[in-house]
Amino acid sequence: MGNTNVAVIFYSMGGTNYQMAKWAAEAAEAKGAEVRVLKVQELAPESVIEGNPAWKATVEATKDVPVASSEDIEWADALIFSTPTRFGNVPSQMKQFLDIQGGLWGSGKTVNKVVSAMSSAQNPHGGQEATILSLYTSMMHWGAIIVPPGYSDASAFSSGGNPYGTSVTVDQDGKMVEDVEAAVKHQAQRTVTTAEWVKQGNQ
Ligand SMILES: Cc1cc2nc3c(=O)[nH]c(=O)nc-3n(C[C@H](O)[C@H](O)[C@H](O)COP(=O)(O)O)c2cc1C
Repeated sequence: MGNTNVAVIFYSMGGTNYQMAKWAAEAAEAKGAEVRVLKVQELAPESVIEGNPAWKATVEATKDVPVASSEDIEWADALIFSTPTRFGNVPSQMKQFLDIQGGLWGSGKTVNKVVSAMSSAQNPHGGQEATILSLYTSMMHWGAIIVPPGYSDASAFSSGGNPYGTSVTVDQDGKMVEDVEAAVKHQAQRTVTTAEWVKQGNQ
């Protein structure tokens, strides 16, 4: 059995979810996984991004990160998503990425992907769970195997305690309020472990 392949797929306007994706990647690699960190395609008009310094800085910081494709999903045994909350839902950029996978879904290649999701929002109760649940709804249609962190590790309690998927509050300056690094890393490693179980059981 080869390494477990993990695609960490994020959208980020202010850098939070990019950082969470990098923590997840680091933890998955430490578990021996082969990891790809991938962004979803930006859809916002350039003029809008230009007018927002934080957004512009994130675009610049992630310019060398490859854009996720169907091939990445096909390659991956596990998918870890990190996405901001937009009006209590996934951003259109992330939704569009899911919505262009009809062909892959139609050929049965989304079945049995082991998936887990993380989120962020500006308010402690700003819709993080709803965002993660929205993404998980699509994953049910994919026939994916959803791996929530639950309270499977003490890190959940010190990071805000979201059992759906690690989530963080982001203040007015774009800084993370809770320390979620350990929770992100635990979630990523739990996802890798589950993907290993599925892969081994499938041999
Ligand atoms: C259009 C828009 C809608 C948003 N909706 C919410 C919301 O419903 N609840 C909330 O707490 N924060 C909301 N936010 C704040 C973002 O969730 C927050 O900036 C994001 O999680 C930071 O992640 P990032 O740094 O990876 O972009 C919204 C931001 C934008 C731009």
